[in-house]
Amino acid sequence: MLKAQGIIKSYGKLNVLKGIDLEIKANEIVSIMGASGAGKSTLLQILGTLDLPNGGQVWIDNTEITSLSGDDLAKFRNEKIGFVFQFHNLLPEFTALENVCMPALIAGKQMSEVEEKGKKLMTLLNVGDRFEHKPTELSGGEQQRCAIARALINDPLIIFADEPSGNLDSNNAEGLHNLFLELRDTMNQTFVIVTHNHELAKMADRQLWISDGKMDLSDDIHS
Ligand SMILES: Nc1ncnc2c1ncn2[C@@H]1O[C@H](COP(=O)(O)OP(=O)(O)OP(=O)(O)O)[C@@H](O)[C@H]1O
Repeated sequence: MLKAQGIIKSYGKLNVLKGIDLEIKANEIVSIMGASGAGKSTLLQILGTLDLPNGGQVWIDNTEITSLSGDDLAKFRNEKIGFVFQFHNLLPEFTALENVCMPALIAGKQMSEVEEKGKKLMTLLNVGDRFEHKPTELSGGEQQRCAIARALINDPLIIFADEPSGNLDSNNAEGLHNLFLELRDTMNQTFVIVTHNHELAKMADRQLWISDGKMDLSDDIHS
């Protein structure tokens, strides 16, 4: 599903990623952990086509994404990748349902074509009674579940989540973590999740650690 080879990223003299190799299989939940500043978000942004590495290559579903640009890149990102961030980034002037459907509207669909799917996803994610509410009228957990529905609307190949439960209380965080498992099992979704939350990391199928700009493969020291 995803393969990265020799990813290098520097900001000026700061060498953040020094040659990262990794593979993610379809239908897998992988967590990425590491100390603050280790380069987790930087790696996620590169894997998710939001940033370019200084060296190395990334393939998603056999497309070499680091060679895409312009409209091809925008189309690939919109149709094949879902994102969930710590802060949901819902657009305040639109309703929850419009926000959920936004990636499909950007892809050129009409609201009438995607409305039903948006409602179905929101119902599945337990925000089925919040279609017409604006983001500020939703709780933090509801906002995050809408953001996940939005990430799912285009049936992406893979979802990248950066500290998705970082802004939630422990009950909502646990609910969100169970939701990832449910979406893997019922919708065959694939997730790459950057987190400091050990509970969330532990429920992943695989935990990866970044240390000193490289993948730390010594699993046993982290258990
Ligand atoms: N645009 C940028 N310009 C300069 N330095 C940057 C930039 N983005 C990130 N960095 C630096 O790169 C390093 C890695 O940042 P990154 O956000 O990837 O870390 P992280 O592991 O996600 O950290 P945290 O757990 O604190 O969120 C940090 O030292 C950060 O200050």
